[in-house]
Amino acid sequence: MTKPKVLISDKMDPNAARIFEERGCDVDIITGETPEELKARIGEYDGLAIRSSTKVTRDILDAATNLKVIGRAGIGVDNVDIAYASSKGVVVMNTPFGNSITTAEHAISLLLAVARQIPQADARTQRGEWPKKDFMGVEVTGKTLGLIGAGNIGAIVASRAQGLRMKVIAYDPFLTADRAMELGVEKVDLGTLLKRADFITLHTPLTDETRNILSRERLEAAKPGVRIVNCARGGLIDEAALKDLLDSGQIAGAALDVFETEPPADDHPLFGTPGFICTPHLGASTTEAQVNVALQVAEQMADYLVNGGVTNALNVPSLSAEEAPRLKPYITLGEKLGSLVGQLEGADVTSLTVEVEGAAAELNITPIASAVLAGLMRTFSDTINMVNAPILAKERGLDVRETRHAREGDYHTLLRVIATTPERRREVAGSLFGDSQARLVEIAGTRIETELEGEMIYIVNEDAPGFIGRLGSTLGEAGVNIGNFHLGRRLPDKHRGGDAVLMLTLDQRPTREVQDAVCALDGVKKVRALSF
Ligand SMILES: NC(=O)C1=CN([C@@H]2O[C@H](COP(=O)(O)OP(=O)(O)OC[C@H]3O[C@@H](n4cnc5c(N)ncnc54)[C@H](O)[C@@H]3O)[C@@H](O)[C@H]2O)C=CC1
Ligand SMILES: O=C(O)C(=O)COP(=O)(O)O
Repeated sequence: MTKPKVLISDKMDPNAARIFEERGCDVDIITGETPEELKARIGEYDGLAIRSSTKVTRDILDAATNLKVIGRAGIGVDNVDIAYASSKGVVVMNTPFGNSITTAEHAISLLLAVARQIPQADARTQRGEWPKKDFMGVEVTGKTLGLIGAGNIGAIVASRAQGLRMKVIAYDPFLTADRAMELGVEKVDLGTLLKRADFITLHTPLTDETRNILSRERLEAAKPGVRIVNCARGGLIDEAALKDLLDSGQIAGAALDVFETEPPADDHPLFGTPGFICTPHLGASTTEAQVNVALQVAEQMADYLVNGGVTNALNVPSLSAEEAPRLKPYITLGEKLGSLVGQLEGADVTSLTVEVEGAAAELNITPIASAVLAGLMRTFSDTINMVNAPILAKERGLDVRETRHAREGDYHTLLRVIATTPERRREVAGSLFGDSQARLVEIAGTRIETELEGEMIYIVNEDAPGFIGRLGSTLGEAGVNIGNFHLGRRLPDKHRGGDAVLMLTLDQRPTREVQDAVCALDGVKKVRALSF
C-alpha cells in the first residue's frame, strides 16, 4: 500500500511531523505559500494539516483531487469551507480542547491588561517616561463579567474570573440551566448582558449567527465604561463602531487578539486609539497548547488515513480506532450491496433501509449505512464517498433508515439492504464469511452465495432444462469465459419450473451484444452486467 501523503501548511509544533511519520504517513512541511502555490500543490496530498493561516476555499478544494482529510491544529474552522469539503467527501477535524486553557488564560491576561492599561504604561515607561499619573485603572474584584459564548473556553474563563472574585453572567442560547448552575454563572439574554456587564469577553465561533454579534447598535447599548475582550474571532465585533465608541469614551477599553482581516492593515483605525490594546492572534500560542494540538491533529489524521478511525470530525460521525477495524469488512460489504442495488435500479431509488442482524447489530450502524449509500450513489456519480453520500442523499430527497435486529437468523451476521423505486422494492442481503469476506447471500428473494467481485452478470430466467447449456454456449461463442457460477431458485417457489437466478463471474465485461444475445435466449427475463 502506498503511504498516505500529508502537507503541513501552517507553522506547527514539530511533534506533528514526527507523529505522521511514526504512523506511516509521508509528510511535507511547506508554510507561507500563496493560495495559487497551495492550489498547484494540493492535488498530491491525502491530508492537509493547518492552523488559522491557510484558507481552505472552494478553489483549493477543487484542486485537491486526492484530499481525504483536513486537520485543524486548533479549534476555529471558519477558515475552511466545511460545506464544500463535505460535498467533496473530505473529512474536516479539529482539536476541540487542546488550546482552550491557553486561550482562556490569554483572555484573562487581556482582561487584566485592559483594566490596568499595562501595554500602554509599559511602552511609555520603556521610552524613558514615568507616566504614573496618566494610568488610573479599575479593579476587577466585584465587577460583572459578561461572557458571550459559554462553551469550553467560556467555561474556563468563567472559573478563572470567579477566582478573581468577579460575578459572571453569560449569554449563550445553547447553555442549559443545569450547566449554568454547574459553572456558577447566571444565564441572561444579550440585552441584559450588555446592560449589566463591566467587562465583556467573547467566546463563540464565527458563524452566520454570530457575525457582528457586537454590532454598532449593541455596542451603543452596552453599559457606559465597559471594557471588551475578543479572543475568539474577528468579525464578531463591528471594528469601526468600536473605534468611534472608544474615541467618545463610552467604551473605556478594548483588547483584541483577533481582527476581521488578519493581519490588519498597518493603518488600522483602531491602532493608537485610547484604551485599545491588541495581540497578533496569540490566543493559542503557548508551548503547551501547541504541543497538544500538534500531537492530537497528527494522531487523528493518521488514524483516519491509515485505519479509517474518525475522531473530532465536524462533518461525519465519530468512529473510534478500535471500532474502525471491526467495521471495515461491513463497510466493504455495505459498499458492494449498495453498488449492486445501484447497478440494478439506477438513480430511481427513493428510499433505502439498511438492516443489520446478529453480530452486525452490535456495531455502529451509521457508517455502514453511509457505505451502502456511497456504493449506491457511486453508480451514478464518481465523486461520492461515505462523507458526502449522506449529504447528497438528503439533497436528493432519498430517505434512509437504519434497523437493527439482535436475533441471529441463518447467518451469524447479516446486512440487508431494501431499496424502493417508484416501480418496485429491491432487497439484497450479504454476510461475512470467516468474519471478513463479504458475500452476497440473497437477491431477488433467492438464496445465492457469491462474492461480488470483478465483472459479473445477473440473469433471471424461467427455470427450464437446457438453459445453462445454451447460456454457456452463447458466452463461449462470444469468447467470454465464466470464472464462477452461482445459481438459485427464487423463493418461495422452490419447485421446478419457477424462476432461476444466476450470478456469474466473468473474465471480462460482457459487451452490449453479448448481453443482448443472452437476453434473446428462451425464457430469459432479465440480464444485467455488473462491475465491482
Ligand atoms: N484567539 C485564538 O487563538 C483562539 C480562538 N478560538 C476561538 O474561540 C471560539 C470558541 O472556542 P470554544 O469555547 O472551544 O468553542 P465551543 O464550541 O466549546 O463554545 C462555543 C460556544 O458558543 C456558543 N454559541 C454559539 N452560537 C452562539 C450565539 N449566537 N450566541 C452566543 N453563544 C453562541 C455555543 O453554544 C458554545 O457554547 C472558537 O470557535 C474559536 O473561534 C479558539 C482557540 C484559540
Ligand atoms: O484554535 C483556534 O481557533 C485559534 O484561533 C488558534 O489559531 P492559531 O492556530 O494560533 O492560528
